[in-house]
Amino acid sequence: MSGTTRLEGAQAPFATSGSHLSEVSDWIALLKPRVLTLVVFTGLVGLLVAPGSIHPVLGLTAVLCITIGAGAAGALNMWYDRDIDALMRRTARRPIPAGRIAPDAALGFGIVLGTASVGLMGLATNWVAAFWLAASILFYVLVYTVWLKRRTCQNIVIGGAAGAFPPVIGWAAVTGDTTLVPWLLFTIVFAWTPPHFWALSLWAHGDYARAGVPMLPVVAGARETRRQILIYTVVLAVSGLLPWAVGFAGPAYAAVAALLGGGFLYHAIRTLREAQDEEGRSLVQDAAARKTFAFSLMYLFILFGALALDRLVLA
Ligand code: HEM
Ligand SMILES: CC(C)=CCC/C(C)=C/CC/C(C)=C/COP(=O)(O)OP(=O)(O)O
Repeated sequence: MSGTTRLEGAQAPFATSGSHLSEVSDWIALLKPRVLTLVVFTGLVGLLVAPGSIHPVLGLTAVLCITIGAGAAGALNMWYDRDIDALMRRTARRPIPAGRIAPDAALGFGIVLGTASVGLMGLATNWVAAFWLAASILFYVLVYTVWLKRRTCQNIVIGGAAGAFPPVIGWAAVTGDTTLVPWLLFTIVFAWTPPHFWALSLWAHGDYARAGVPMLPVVAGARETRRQILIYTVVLAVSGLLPWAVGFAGPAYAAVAALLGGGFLYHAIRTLREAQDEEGRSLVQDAAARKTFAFSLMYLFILFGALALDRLVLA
């Protein structure tokens, strides 16, 4: 399909000369700040629950590096995806497709910030953390954005791993290594990403179809997507209990993880059973899928919050 090639000439030509403030907000928008909140929170929790200690200034610097590095990855993603972003309603007003930031400037911005975040992480904490930060930026940009996103409906399963690295990076910033527990936290975010994104893609698939991006509902249909959401939610509900199963977290965490897992399963089952037509399209504007997406955000926030509380307050 044409989705494997870049679409040329799709950039909207209407450059606007906004105020200084709106220019700044455009550069901030390149970092995908709303998505960053949860990415950075999982990184912060990885740092807080790691054994050992880190000077607060260095800890804050590490979190800042994760923020800037992940933001840089977002900017590079928007630079590469500017052609398809111009075709999707959700993304057409982004600074590059709307003509408010030149593609080359965004590319330079992403490279400079990405390189600076890795360098600063290495100097302020250690080079293991810097290595995983660099790996996650490169993974998001090269493996997800450039390689997989336009080629396979498994794009977010494999490419989504990029968003699962922050707890590993936060942990490594403190300990200088990556043992079993940070990889369990990685596993949780890894299993969380497909239901998070596919729930949203159930109602955003028109955008992806228009842009030729082979997201699961476009390629396999809504019914199969609803099934896959449930399968990954089962994996996620079990993964959420792993920090307790290996003795890293206590019963309070286990109770929260079990409740959250049950809640997510409830939403996934409702999404599967949502009234559909014969193509699997929802007859009620994907109400259950929208709730599943909203629940996914709450799930990760509360689960990681509970782990931090369990380790820092109750342990
Ligand atoms: C390949 C993996 C992922 C894909 C394709 C994806 C896609 C999306 C999309 C399309 C949205 C809709 C709103 C927007 O454009 O901002 C969204 C929202 C969001 N995502 Fe993801 N996501 C992924 C992974 C993650 C990860 C790993 C995190 C954090 C750990 C995350 C956190 C969020 C948050 C917090 C929002 C809500 C933003 C808002 O309030 O607008 N996502 N995601
Ligand atoms: C530490 C580090 C480098 C982390 C990077 C991880 C990161 C930014 C993960 C978020 C993943 C994400 C927003 C995917 C959006 O997919 P998309 O790009 O297809 O979405 P779009 O259609 O909104 O552009």
